[in-house]
This record gives sequence, C-alpha cells and structure tokens, in this order.
Amino acid sequence: MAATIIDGKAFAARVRGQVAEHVARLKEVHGLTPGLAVVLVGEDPASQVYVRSKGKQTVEVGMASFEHKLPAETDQETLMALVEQLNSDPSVHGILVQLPLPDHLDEEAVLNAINPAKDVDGFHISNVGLLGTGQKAMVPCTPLGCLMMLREHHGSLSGMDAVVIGRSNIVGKPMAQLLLGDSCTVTIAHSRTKDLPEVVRRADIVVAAVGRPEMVPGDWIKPGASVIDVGINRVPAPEKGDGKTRLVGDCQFDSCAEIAGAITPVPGGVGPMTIACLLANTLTATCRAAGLPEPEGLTA
Ligand SMILES: Nc1nc2c(c(=O)[nH]1)N[C@@H](CN(C=O)c1ccc(C(=O)N[C@@H](CCC(=O)O)C(=O)O)cc1)CN2
Repeated sequence: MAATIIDGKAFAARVRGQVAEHVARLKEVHGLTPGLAVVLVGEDPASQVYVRSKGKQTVEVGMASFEHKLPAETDQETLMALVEQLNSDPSVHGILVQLPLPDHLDEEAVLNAINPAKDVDGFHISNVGLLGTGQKAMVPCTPLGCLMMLREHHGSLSGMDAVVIGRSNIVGKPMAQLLLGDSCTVTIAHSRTKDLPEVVRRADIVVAAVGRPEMVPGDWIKPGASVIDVGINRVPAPEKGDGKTRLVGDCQFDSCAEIAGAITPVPGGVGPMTIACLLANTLTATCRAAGLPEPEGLTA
C-alpha cells in the first residue's frame, strides 16, 4: 500500500489563508490588529531563518510584526526587562522567545515571565498545566499542527492507539496531552522504553519526535497507520557534492511510506505547520484578550 502524503506546506498555506480572513474581519469590524513580538537572542543560523520566516508570514496575514534581535551576550536581566515591556504593550497580543537560548540564560525563567495570555508558544507553566488538565490553554505550535493534520485526515481520532516517540516539553508531552484530549489511547515512548519496535507496531498513529535521523524503519509501522514525522535532522549528502547536506526526519520515509496509510514528509510536513499555528495562536490570543469568539478550526 502506498501511503497518502500529507502535504504540510499546502495545509499551512490554507491555515494562513483562514487566519488572514479573520484578521481582515478583526480590523474592519473591531479596528483591531493582532500583533506578534518575536525575540531572538544570538546568531544561531537556523533560528535566524525561522525568525525571518515568522516575521514575513506575520505581515502577510495582516498582523503587526515586532522583531527584537539581541546580541548573544545579552544578560538575563535585560531579556527579562524586554519580556516585561512586551507584556505591558497593548499592541502586542503574542510573544515568542526563539529557542534555543544561549547557554548562560535561564530559559525556564524567561518562558515563565511571559504573560500566559500572550504566550503563543504555550510553554508557560500555566499553559502546560491548563493543557494537562484539559482546560482552555495556549497550545504549543508544533503539536497543534500535528493534531490539525491528523484530524483532517481521520475526522475523529477517538479510540485510536497513538504512540508518541519522544518526551520533550515542547513536542512529546503536549502532543500526548492533545491526543488524549481527542480520546486516543496514548503511549509516550522514550530512550528507556522496552521493545520500542513492538510498542510502535501496535499504534494506529505514530508521532516521531526524538531528533534521531531516520530512527524509525518501515517494519515498525502497523499497516495503514498514520506517521507524523516531527524530526528535522540535517545529515551529510555526499551524493549532492562535497560538504553538502540534506534534511531527513526521524522516520525512514521510503520504507514507512510503503506500509503506512498516511505520512508527513520532511521537509514539507510538520515544519511549515509550526509557523502557521503560531499565527493561529496569535489570532486566538487576540480574540481572547478582546473577549471575542475564538476562530473555529484553528484551536485545539
Ligand atoms: N520558541 C520556539 N522556538 C522553537 C520552536 C518553536 O515552536 N518555538 N520550534 C523550532 C524551530 N521552528 C520554529 O521556531 C521551526 C522549525 C522548522 C520549520 C520548518 O518549516 N522547517 C522546514 C524545513 C526548513 C529548512 O529547510 O531548514 C520543513 O520542515 O519543511 C519551521 C519552524 C525550534 N525553536
């Protein structure tokens, strides 16, 4: 069986289109322009690309974009002061601090200093707790994007067996909470899981988020299962020339696609949904702050 390829790029474009329509209506009817502030500390090349992309897409959907680029040697106090300033700025409805931060900075303290209502990354401990107890929260963008793709493909996820490989706070844990919220039977697998291939073989839904290039082969996949590959790993590609690289996921795409019912590619799968969901979250945060109804289909 050849799997359906879930086109994250096209899906993300549709989500951005929906966000743009809502933003236009917010402006016209309520005179309200959602604003997203993105903070980047240091010169990590990948982070620079992501932040540039976020700024561009924010403007494209009609929102206001505020970019704050700080030098790598920025101290904790300066960063916390900027977060405080953004918390009290009424034109800023969403705040995102690009990760990873340089090692000398206390990431947890910075994330927990963001006003939870403006925490469009969903990393603040209040949002983590709200999500974990099934209450209305800001939901981390990557897992939200995965959930949207799964819902679109399956309709209802109720009663399905799901395995999330990876237990990070950013993807694995919130992903498991979201699947549980949609009434899946959820297993979180990790480096100490016994007989991982057997655990994965039981799953109707496999979300791979470990950051290990092509770790999951096709013979771990139950025939017809949905495979959501969150990994974005850069590996050497000597076939493209000296020193060249290419991106691969956490799953072996070709062998998994032969067995799965649906699969997300890398690149062009989960990655583009992350930024689309950031825009959706900024819209949601703006509506909540103004006491307006939330956009349908763009939240968990
Ligand atoms: N504060 C945050 N920091 C980080 C997050 C996050 O959600 N919040 N996630 C990642 C990086 N990230 C967004 O910030 C991100 C990663 C990848 C993509 C993407 O579209 N990837 C493309 C491939 C891009 C390439 O060629 O390198 C794809 O998969 O098709 C978007 C956003 C860590 N930091």
